[in-house]
Amino acid sequence: MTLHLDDLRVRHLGECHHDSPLAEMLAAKRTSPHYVAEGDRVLLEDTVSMLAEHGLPPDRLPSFEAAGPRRKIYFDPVRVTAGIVTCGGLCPGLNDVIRGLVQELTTQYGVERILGFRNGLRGLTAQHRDDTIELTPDRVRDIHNAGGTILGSSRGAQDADEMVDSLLLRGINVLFVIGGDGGMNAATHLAAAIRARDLDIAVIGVPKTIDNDLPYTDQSFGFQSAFAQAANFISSVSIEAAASPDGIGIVKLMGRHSGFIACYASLARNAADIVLIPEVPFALEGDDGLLARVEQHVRAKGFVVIVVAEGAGQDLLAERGLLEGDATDASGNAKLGDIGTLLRETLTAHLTAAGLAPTVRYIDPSYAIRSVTANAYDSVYCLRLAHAAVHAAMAGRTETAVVRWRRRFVHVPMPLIISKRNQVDPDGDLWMSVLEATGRLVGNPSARHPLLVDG
Ligand SMILES: Nc1ncnc2c1ncn2[C@@H]1O[C@H](COP(=O)(O)OP(=O)(O)OP(=O)(O)O)[C@@H](O)[C@H]1O
Ligand SMILES: O=P(O)(O)OC[C@H]1O[C@](O)(CO)[C@@H](O)[C@@H]1O
Ligand SMILES: [Mg+2]
Repeated sequence: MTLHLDDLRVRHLGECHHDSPLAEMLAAKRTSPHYVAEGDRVLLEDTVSMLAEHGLPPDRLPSFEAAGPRRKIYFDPVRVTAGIVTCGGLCPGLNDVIRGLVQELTTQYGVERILGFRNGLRGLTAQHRDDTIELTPDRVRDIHNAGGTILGSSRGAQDADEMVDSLLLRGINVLFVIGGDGGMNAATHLAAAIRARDLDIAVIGVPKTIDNDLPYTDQSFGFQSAFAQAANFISSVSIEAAASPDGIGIVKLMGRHSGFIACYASLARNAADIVLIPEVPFALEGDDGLLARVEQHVRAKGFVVIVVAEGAGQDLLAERGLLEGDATDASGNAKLGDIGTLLRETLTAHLTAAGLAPTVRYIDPSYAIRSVTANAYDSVYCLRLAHAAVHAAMAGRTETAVVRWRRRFVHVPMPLIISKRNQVDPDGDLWMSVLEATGRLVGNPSARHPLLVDG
């Protein structure tokens, strides 16, 4: 889909008439290599060939509105009540974002009332809307020292109009939704319901997901902390595998439809021999199948380390009747089959039949990679996203997500954030790095499972 400038424009609640408390500081600011001034824009694409293809003058090229403080703002801060909600699966840095929002709203803008809705969007239903947490700088001072979210989170559908009623009843003018694709979807519906009732409530999204499966953002916060933790399990399994005769180490990592965690964690340790992700199908049987390749590896090297994303090989599970049909969770996300166990069982059987005596070590760290605190990099990132989110809300932006795009902080219309899934491109440079690191670059790139072609 080709995007045009108009597709990238974000919604405003109206004209900004109030002086920002930050106006004086902003007065002399101009665009530089380190700052994008108010009114300037950040290009969607970044190669000469992609830009040339449009054949447009620079100001007509597809570009995002720069995030950051404005001299004039829409809301009178003393009249603002802000709401914060965290939804979906946990992600390192959720508490950092909550803390950053509260600190920025109070210290920079003087907002006096901030409510945290509990347990995700469930907290915005009629039944739970009164059970909020008053968020103050004191209350959030130390929350970044713990993983998870002090607000709680949940999956499951809610009615958009009922949530709008909750915002009205609790006097919310700006709502910050910290969520993944589902949360951004819900926020988009919520913002549409607000618009349909012509209400003056801003909805700002802060995209989060350890899977890194949201588009139009360089990487989502928490992803780096999650894959760093995942890399530790790869180290453990490779130490175990190397110390055992015919050792097989398997680590299954989260990543429903996108294999970013598996790729980055593997590259972080550079110890994996085989990386399996949802985006690159593979076969078990046959000369080029996984079983034969693992056997070759074990015979040549003595052990093998396999990193598998949980969403990989779901077709193989389906063929074997090991999937629960169309089963989904409360939010409508597909329930996955257990590829790790299938690998452990089929590899053990195959290698034993081939006369080897495999020692199989299988680790499924599961939630252990996403319940950790944010690392220092993610903490900085979360704080800066929180700052951008507060500036966007106070300037009356709505149905808008704040993201980092090509290292700049920008505003992305929410419908765009949910328009597609970010996935590892089998033709992209990340997957090429994985193939290089696992020594499997040579071969037929159109093979069904190029990672298993000998290097
Ligand atoms: N298409 C949708 N329309 C409206 N609401 C949705 C939609 N998809 C999900 N939601 C709601 O958004 C909330 C979060 O969704 P979900 O559980 O899928 O997690 P998420 O935000 O995608 O996070 P993650 O993928 O990182 O776990 C849930 O309450 C869910 O009901
Ligand atoms: O939290 P739940 O419902 O067990 O879902 C786990 C899923 O959530 C994620 O952590 C984020 O979507 C996925 O990686 C994982 O498949
Ligand atoms: Mg999701």
